[in-house]
Amino acid sequence: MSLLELEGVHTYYGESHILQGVNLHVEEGEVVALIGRNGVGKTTTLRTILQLTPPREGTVRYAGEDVTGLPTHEVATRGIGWVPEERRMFGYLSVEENLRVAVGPEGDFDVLRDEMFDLFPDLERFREKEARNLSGGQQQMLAIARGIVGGNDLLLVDEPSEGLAPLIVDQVVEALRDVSADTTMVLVEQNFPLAMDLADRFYLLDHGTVVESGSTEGVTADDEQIRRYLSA
Ligand SMILES: Nc1ncnc2c1ncn2[C@@H]1O[C@H](COP(=O)(O)OP(=O)(O)OP(=O)(O)O)[C@@H](O)[C@H]1O
Repeated sequence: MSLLELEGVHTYYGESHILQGVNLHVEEGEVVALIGRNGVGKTTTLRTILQLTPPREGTVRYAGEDVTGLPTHEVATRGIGWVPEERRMFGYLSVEENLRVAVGPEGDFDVLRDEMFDLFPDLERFREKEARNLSGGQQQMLAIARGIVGGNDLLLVDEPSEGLAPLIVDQVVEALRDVSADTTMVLVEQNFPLAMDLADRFYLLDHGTVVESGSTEGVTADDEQIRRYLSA
C-alpha cells in the first residue's frame, strides 16, 4: 500500500481546469519531486492533497484511506505537514513561540525544540527574535522546522529554495536531506538539479497532467523529455 495515492485527480479554480487527471503515488520513506514549468499545477497538486482545493473528480488516498473532500484540518491531523511557498508563520511571535504553536498535542515541546536547534543552529541563535525579523533563509528553516515538529509522516514542501542566496540554499538542502532520513516528502522545486539531488523519484507535470516520471538516478537537464517540458 502506498502512503499517498492520487488517482484521476481533476482540480479546478472556478472554471479553470488546472489538474487534468493526475495519477501519482508516494511510498513510505521516499522523497518525490514534482517538477515542471511555472503554472503547470505543482502547488495545486499539494493543495489538492491537503484538500485546501479539493478535486472535483478523482481520489486522494492517504495511508490506504480515502481523504477526498475531508476538511483540511482532518487531513493534516492524519499526519500530513505543509511547508508552504510563502512560509506562513506568526510574524509577531518569536522563533521559539512559532515552534511551540506547531508542536502537536502528542509532541514533547522541549525535546522537539532542541532537535530543531541541533538541525538549524540559526534558530537557536535567534530563538527570541520575532519571525518577521528573520532573513529569508532563516524563515525557510523555521517553516521547515514547524513542518517537522508537527510530528507528521508526510511533509509537503513547496519551493524551499525560492528567493534564497546559494549558500543558504545549500544549508536548506542539507537540512531537508537530514529530515528525509525519517520523513516521507513531496517536494515542489523549480531548481532542477536540486530536485534531482534530493529526490528518489520525480513526476514531471505539464498542463495539469503527468507527462514523465521515474527514478531521479542519472536524470539530467539534458534529457530530451526534460528539456522539452522545462524550457520555456
Ligand atoms: N487561487 C487561484 N485562482 C485561480 N487560478 C489560480 C489560483 N492559484 C493558481 N491558479 C492558476 O492555476 C495554475 C496552476 O498554478 P500552480 O500554482 O499550481 O502552478 P505551479 O506549477 O505550482 O507553478 P508556480 O511555480 O508558478 O507556483 C496557474 O495557471 C495559476 O495561475
